[in-house]
Amino acid sequence: MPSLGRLHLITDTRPGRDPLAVLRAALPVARAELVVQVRVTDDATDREAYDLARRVLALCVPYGATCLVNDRLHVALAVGAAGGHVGAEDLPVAAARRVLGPTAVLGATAREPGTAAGAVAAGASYLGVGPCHTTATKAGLPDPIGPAGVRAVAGAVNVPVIAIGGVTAESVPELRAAGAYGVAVVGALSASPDPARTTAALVEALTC
Ligand SMILES: Cc1ncc(COP(=O)(O)OP(=O)(O)O)c(N)n1
Ligand SMILES: Cc1nc(C(=O)O)sc1CCOP(=O)(O)O
Ligand SMILES: [Mg+2]
Repeated sequence: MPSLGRLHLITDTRPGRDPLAVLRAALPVARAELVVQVRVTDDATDREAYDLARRVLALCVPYGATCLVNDRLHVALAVGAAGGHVGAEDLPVAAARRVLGPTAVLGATAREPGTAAGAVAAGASYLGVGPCHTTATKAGLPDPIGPAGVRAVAGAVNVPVIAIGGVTAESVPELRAAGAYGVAVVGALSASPDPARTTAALVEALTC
């Protein structure tokens, strides 16, 4: 399995956002360092998720970027994505691993060390850990765990930890110092007036 990219761009499909435009700006900058997670709103149809995932994958391939699909693993399989991401309300990690097969990339959400170790034992190949900071992008999240929470999880597992939740280029150094391998962002890129420049700042913070 190739090494996992450090910058995870999660698609923002809320009204008024243009996830493919953001992706087109980010790809030439981050190239194979980019992991794109296709995440649609809960009310989106499978057909809409499938159509977006196909378009994202087609954009990723020339750059060697990785395409994952959030929640809807049948969509990941249908388009030939590299894998998927599951959380507490999705398929259990072991079931997700059975669906995707042994070589797929499988991310799991974990907010504390016990859950994290369990997810890895069940077959997760990376962990999404957060929310690191407050975020307006997703409602109903628990309180932020901060860099200290990331450090606790990273110290308990031997797979890449991807920090998520209110992440900006400015917050990357403290998250990396806490043991994060990479970061996942929605708003930092989807709300950026210059997503190519913001991607460059994120990549630089992640690779220096
Ligand atoms: C990298 C990464 N980390 C965490 C999540 C959150 O997944 P989940 O808890 O299943 O919530 P939804 O994204 O499905 O609303 C993620 N998607 N990616
Ligand atoms: C989808 C999601 N999951 C989170 C978690 O902590 O599980 S935080 C989050 C939203 C991240 O968006 P932004 O980069 O705009 O803060
Ligand atoms: Mg989910």
